[in-house]
Amino acid sequence: MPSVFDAWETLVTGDARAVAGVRDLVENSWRRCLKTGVDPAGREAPLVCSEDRLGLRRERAEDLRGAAAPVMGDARAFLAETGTMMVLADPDGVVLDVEGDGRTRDRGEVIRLMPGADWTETASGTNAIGTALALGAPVQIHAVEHFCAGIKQWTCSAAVIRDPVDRTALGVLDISGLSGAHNAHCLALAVTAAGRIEGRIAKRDLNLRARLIEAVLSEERWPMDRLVVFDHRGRPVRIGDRARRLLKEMALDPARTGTGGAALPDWLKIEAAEPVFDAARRIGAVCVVPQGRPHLPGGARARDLTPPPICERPADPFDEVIGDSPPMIKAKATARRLAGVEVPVLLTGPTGTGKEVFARAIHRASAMGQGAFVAVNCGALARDLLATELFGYAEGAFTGARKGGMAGKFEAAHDGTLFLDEIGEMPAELQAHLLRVLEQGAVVRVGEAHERPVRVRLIAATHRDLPAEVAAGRFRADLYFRIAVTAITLPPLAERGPDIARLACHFAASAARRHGLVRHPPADEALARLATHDWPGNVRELRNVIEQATILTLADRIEAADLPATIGAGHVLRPQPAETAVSLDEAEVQAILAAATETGWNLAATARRLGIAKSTLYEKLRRHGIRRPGG
Ligand SMILES: Nc1ncnc2c1ncn2[C@@H]1O[C@H](COP(=O)(O)OP(=O)(O)OP(=O)(O)O)[C@@H](O)[C@H]1O
Repeated sequence: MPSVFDAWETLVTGDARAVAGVRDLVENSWRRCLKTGVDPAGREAPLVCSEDRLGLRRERAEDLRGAAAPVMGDARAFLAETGTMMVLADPDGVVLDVEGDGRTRDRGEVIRLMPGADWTETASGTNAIGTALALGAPVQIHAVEHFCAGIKQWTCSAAVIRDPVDRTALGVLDISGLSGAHNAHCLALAVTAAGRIEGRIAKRDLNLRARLIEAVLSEERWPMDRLVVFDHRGRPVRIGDRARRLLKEMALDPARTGTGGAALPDWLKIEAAEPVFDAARRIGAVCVVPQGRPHLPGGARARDLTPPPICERPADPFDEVIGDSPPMIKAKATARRLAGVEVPVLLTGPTGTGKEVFARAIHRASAMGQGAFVAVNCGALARDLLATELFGYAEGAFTGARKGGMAGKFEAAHDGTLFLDEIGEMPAELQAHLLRVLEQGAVVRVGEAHERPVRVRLIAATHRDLPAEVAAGRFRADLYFRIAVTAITLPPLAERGPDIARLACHFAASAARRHGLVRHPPADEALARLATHDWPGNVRELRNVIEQATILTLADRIEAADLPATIGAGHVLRPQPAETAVSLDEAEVQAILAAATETGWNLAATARRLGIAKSTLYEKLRRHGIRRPGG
């Protein structure tokens, strides 16, 4: 009976006869290798990733690596004892990480069983990683069963790691060793380890999904019933009732949204959806199903639909920006003027002061208002990802690049507005790239040479002091002058006096509406306490406090006792007996007078004690006509 080696020789020397004594799965794999022209004399896998590219791949496989790391760590003792190594590869068969016996890993490097190498069948012939991916099943490949001559001393076992929900391949876990070291348990261990990794991914996904839904529910500008929420892998996880009905009427299958089906309208594809962040991490995305288009025009395909507006348009886009304290009146007036001229706008101000709210209002009030509003958080993505996100990439720009390449956000915002949040965090090389795009009005995708014209209105935002960043050499002066043609500075919430109560009433009403609760406006005493808080997290913090209190309160309105103890702590007004309850303005006057008396009318100390800026205190003194006794 011929040996497996004889059979391999028969096949690779061009004898088409059936080979005897070889497992079917191996023979089939060899035939695939011959067909795709794999070199049977090959001695090693090709290295397909430079350090940079490997970094990018690892980032893209962050979830997989995070889930695999502890499992691979647990196997360390077994691997050392048995003289084997464990290999984690991505779904393209490229090795991301290795763990295990040092000497085996050194020997592995000789055949390039190491990070950055491509172990698909088409690159490296029959092998456990590539063949498991090709078959979609766990596989052990013994010594001479490998297709390439240089690998025939190894025995490898691998299992595919799958997405817990849709079972697509997320990667491969492999255990390899020189044939003498490898034993029958390795395949069982590979299957168990892959299962444990899947379990960890499932747990993490559930957690992320809960955070995603929480983040989406707390965002009030989205019409929940027409919303499709995608998770971080682009799968729809929540579809509003009306969205479901509208999609059905458009003959679109809700279950296929976000997965990039060619027949989907562009606005329903994951690339066009608006990202949702949690602590700077993109945890999902949403898109709004347009209404008023119950049927596709006769014969038209779904993709012919035009993009929907992100939400209903109020008559005046600035009506959505709540606040008429003097600094807000000024900021809104400037924004309104700038909306009518096509110049870049820079929005500055501490976090949570409403920079994005202003950016959206400027966009809607502008000539580009019918176009897309595309927001990118420059601080939330690593350098390489930010480059491809903004400028797009060409087909083949890197291994794993999508077929046909991908348009970046600049192209997505064509004839609309691109909102670059946290622009101060943009790395220096990208600043140069951005400047070129702005100057030439054209974008060049990463890995491509030709320009694609884009007409985009740029609005940038930062909480940093950009002139200081320029002086420190961290931000390019030429880019600064280009984007800061006109700037609007949003003041901290604590300096907006009466806006605090207005915003609180607005957030309380909208939270009650969204949660289906009946609530009256917050009690005066609660508003007074809110007015004396510092609000380091600004409007966002206020919104969260009100949202929480609206849900938690047992009464039909938010009372002071429903607020967290930290709100207004230290500056709390003395509680008023019910019969002498005061209005918000009176309470403010009382608080100012009390603090001023306690500090002997030292206004800096009074402002500190009240937790407001000195300029706000002056404004309040003027507004209430308060003067120092005898002054
Ligand atoms: N004037 C306002 N009227 C109504 N809602 C507001 C206003 N300002 C802020 N908000 C709400 O507060 C939250 C934070 O606002 P936004 O994201 O625009 O702040 P930001 O300054 O862009 O924050 P960051 O710098 O952290 O990105 C949002 O939910 C927004 O809807």
